[in-house]
Amino acid sequence: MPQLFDTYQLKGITLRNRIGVSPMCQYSSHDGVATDWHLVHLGSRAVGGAGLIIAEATAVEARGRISPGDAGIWADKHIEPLQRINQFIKAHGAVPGIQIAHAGRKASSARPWEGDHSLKDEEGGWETIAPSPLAFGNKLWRVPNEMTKEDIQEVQNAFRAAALRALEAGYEWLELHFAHGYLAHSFYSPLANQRKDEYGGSFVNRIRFAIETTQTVREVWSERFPLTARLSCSDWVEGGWTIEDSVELAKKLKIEGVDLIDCSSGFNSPDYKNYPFGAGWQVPFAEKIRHEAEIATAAVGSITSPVQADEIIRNGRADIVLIGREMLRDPYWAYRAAQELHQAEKLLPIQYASGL
Ligand SMILES: CCCCN1C=C(C(N)=O)CCC1
Repeated sequence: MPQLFDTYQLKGITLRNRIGVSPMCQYSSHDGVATDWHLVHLGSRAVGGAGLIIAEATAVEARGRISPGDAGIWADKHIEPLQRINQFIKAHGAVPGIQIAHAGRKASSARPWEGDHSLKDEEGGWETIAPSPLAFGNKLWRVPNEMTKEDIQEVQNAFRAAALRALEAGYEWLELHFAHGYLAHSFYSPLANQRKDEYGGSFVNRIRFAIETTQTVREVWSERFPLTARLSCSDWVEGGWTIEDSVELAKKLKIEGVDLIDCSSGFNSPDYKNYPFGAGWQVPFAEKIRHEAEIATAAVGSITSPVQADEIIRNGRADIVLIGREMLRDPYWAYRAAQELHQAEKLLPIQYASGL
């Protein structure tokens, strides 16, 4: 029976444990370029013992950034700074991953600490694109342009180019951001997709963008490394996307060569009242998809204690756990978890272990 500090092999990659750092936006790039902030932010969590470090949502085109400060991989200039970070992560025993993303109708917004609202053109905002001309709502008031078939093709090509740059940058784990109300989620959920063409209406039509984007990336991403997808497994809204839909989509993504589903939820509408926030609130999604779609899963969402994380792995509810905010509070969460679970000695870097 696996436990939190067992290794985990997926395709040609072996993680030193079942702990990943969830991709978390830092909004700290200029024109998408990584800085020393990203080296220290991600590098410290590799030193802190996590097996997998997934870099934040990284835009496949400038128009697809959530905010002007988002990370980017839409140009070759982005590669070298990322290579430097990934060399450090690998040197300290962790696997570098990246989440490639397009924010769709949630793009062109201010950083959270600047108000999280849509930016006017004169504030540095830009025209956004989405399946249908429907604004997200509330502070995200900007109405996106309805994507043409050419726009769809252009964005899918951008995902392909981003995957090639990620390979060049030394990433060994690629996650497609298909969640949280961003572009792909706004296609597969009926809440934001009112199209009448082959990308809207039926389930098969609404998932088409995600399936085609996966196929496009699969063509260029190395078979040696895991290809994963983060889904919003439920919209938590009547008439929205459901966990049963997610099981069906997961089965189809598996056929297209996705190796693991990262099971999050929500954030495709401003209506959060039904969200059952709480300890491990999304773990049931990882469990259901793992068993019913027979594909590896990551559990994420308010996983804060080592015993809680270990229980998820021991009971086969997910293959790995992704730790988000708790990792922001403590970059050494993995090492402290090892201490609590009496597995610490093997996790310290030699510079520290030799001195203790
Ligand atoms: C726990 C996720 C909360 C919703 N957000 C998702 C983001 C994402 N990049 O997926 C960034 C802003 C917050």
